[in-house]
Amino acid sequence: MTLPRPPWAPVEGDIVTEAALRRAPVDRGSDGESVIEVSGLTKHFPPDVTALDGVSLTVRRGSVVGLLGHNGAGKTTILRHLAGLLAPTGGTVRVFGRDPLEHGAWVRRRLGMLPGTSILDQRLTARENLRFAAELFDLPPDGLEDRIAAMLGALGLGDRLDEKVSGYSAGMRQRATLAKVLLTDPELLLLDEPSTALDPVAQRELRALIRRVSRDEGRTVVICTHDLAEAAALCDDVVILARGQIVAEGNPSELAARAGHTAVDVEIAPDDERAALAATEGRGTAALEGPGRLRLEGVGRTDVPGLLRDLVTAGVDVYRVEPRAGTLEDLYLTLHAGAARKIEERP
Ligand SMILES: Nc1ncnc2c1ncn2[C@@H]1O[C@H](COP(=O)(O)OP(=O)(O)OP(=O)(O)O)[C@@H](O)[C@H]1O
Repeated sequence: MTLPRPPWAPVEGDIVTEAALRRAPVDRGSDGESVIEVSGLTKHFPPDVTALDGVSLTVRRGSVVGLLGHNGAGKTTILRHLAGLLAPTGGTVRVFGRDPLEHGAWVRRRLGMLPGTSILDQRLTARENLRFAAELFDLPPDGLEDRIAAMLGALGLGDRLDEKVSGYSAGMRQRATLAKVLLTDPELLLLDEPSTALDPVAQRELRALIRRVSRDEGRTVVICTHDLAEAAALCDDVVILARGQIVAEGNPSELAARAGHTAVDVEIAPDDERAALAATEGRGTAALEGPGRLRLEGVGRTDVPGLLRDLVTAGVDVYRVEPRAGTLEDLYLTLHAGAARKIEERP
């Protein structure tokens, strides 16, 4: 079986640049179709670990879905079920409508998984690693060498592709791994903390790349991340897990609004901090965040006029008063605190 020609496959005369990644989108079916359907997924590891406890989720084609949760929440275990690498204790998993355990090879041909651990052979160069992957996946040899160079070039490794990956930095290794994953032109990408070890510039490039391969090329992406800003920037939907259960899911901005977090940031003359604290007494909980920077928790937008009056009356020089919108981080921390309390309350 031959895979469709990848959209970034260089054409004759193409130079190896990022432009090679920006070929016309291929038809990958209509958006809205579900690519992943997980229902009541439960996983016990002997003797007594419940990694997943009744997880249900649907992922639409072409969407980017973030799995968030503390260490050990069950994110990677979900990915491993999707890739057919683990058998559920209970519940069902369907990827492209098929059971990944029964149709492992069929499903894995259509997905690319970036696991938390390295999938590169350290003794080989990046180019050789990709050649090896191409052989394993039986990719057509036609234009393959150009494609390998284009993939590595697009991920910023164009001038290092003939070096052994054992000599790469962690970030370079991560980029080479991503190149290897994308080489097979997967319809579904499972990315386990892809930004780990990447510097801020590389993180930004990675986000742009993920956006491009999903939005422009219709690929579906499931991404495990601890980076809430990344999730908010990148994901159409996020699923927050705690102790193997889904505790919240939805669009990141709707979820952030649901956090119901109300706080007001006030910037004043540092010399007026004492006066400001006295003037705001009884208005929520005040905390100094830095010189002249006061945060009032539990105070909302409608309280701002009264607050401002009190401060000015007390002779405080006010430079800025800003109601703070709820963020995904607020919700995450609230949910996490709730989950921790439940654990503490257990008999
Ligand atoms: N093969 C295994 N055998 C026993 N326990 C396991 C196994 N794999 C995972 N677990 C346990 O299942 C739970 C969920 O692990 P998982 O790796 O899915 O968490 P995670 O959310 O991906 O965490 P992290 O953010 O640290 O990667 C943990 O308690 C983990 O120790």
